[in-house]
Amino acid sequence: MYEICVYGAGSWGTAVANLLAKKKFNVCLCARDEKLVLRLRETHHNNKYLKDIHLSQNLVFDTPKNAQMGIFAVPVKYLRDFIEHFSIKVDAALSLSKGIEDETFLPPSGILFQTLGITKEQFAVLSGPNFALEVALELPTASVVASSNRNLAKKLQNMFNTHYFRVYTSSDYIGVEYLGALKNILAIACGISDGLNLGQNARAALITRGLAEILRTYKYFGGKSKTMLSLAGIGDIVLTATGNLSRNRILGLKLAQGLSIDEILNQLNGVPEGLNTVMAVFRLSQKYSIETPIINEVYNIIVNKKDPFESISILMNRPLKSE
Ligand SMILES: NC(=O)C1=CN([C@@H]2O[C@H](COP(=O)(O)OP(=O)(O)OC[C@H]3O[C@@H](n4cnc5c(N)ncnc54)[C@H](O)[C@@H]3O)[C@@H](O)[C@H]2O)C=CC1
Ligand SMILES: O=C(CO)COP(=O)(O)O
Repeated sequence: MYEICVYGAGSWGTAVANLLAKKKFNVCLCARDEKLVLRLRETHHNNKYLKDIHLSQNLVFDTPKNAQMGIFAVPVKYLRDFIEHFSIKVDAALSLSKGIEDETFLPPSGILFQTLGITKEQFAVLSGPNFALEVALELPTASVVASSNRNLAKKLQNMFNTHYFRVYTSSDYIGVEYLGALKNILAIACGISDGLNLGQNARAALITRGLAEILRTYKYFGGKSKTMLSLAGIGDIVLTATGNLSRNRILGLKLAQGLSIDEILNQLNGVPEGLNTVMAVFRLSQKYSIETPIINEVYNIIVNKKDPFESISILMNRPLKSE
């Protein structure tokens, strides 16, 4: 059993494992692919996801094993199968993933409770405006650890905090998780708008009115309103809706160029979680009559191949209302 395992050697899992290893924690980065594990051991470079970053000599690599602290950086779509396949056992879990499970609408915490048999007292989530590459380059970054267990949140805050990575705590883990997932839909919407050169006014309007939709959806899940104003809320929305390191925003930019989803996924280096999240949220909003016009149009562009200009026209010509 390892002290700390980071599961998932994508860009964020690698950057987070490296941050902890540089702080001299005993940490193992766990990848599914044995060949990748061997290459990482030999080179201390993750060429696919963080190619110019030399990883700490203190970092060890393995296939998934049990750990005292399990840190999960696996896209939500694969998380349940990943844990079951490797029969992972941990004493406590930290989630880094930003998505919702399609059929169940569960955030990572719900999946981890079911698969690992842990309780909410053993769970925390780390989220915020955090592009993996910028953290790996030690650029100033702020983040939040949320848990209903105050001691666990404080412990993780101290574990992660460095001169370039400032960590806050929160008790609203549900709000932090759902905001991390929902913001990806707005990043896709803004990517589409910017890809069509609709201007900065349009982008600001999409972010602001999108926030109203996120608030309505997210209240349904039990997130606290004030978390919207946090690093995990508005902070991450601004970052991914405007920053070109976001895979979700790039998905939108490429949709605007007329590429198909398959073509885009082939070109993208990583998983745009918003693609699955928009499917789940669309079904949810239909089922419970939640008003989500922007989210509905993102869904229609992706699933029904609707012309984005038609979507803009629909959004601009909705019945007039107060803000
Ligand atoms: N990259 C970033 O800057 C940030 C990412 N996140 C979140 O972290 C989570 C992980 O993302 P990244 O590290 O960026 O990954 P990534 O998108 O860079 O890489 C894809 C990851 O998915 C794994 N994967 C692909 N197919 C799989 C399968 N069938 N079963 C299990 N795993 C599979 C790959 O091995 C790899 O670890 C996502 O939920 C993402 O939203 C959160 C904050 C920042
Ligand atoms: O969540 C992120 C930064 O906070 C990363 O966003 P993408 O998954 O869109 O790249």
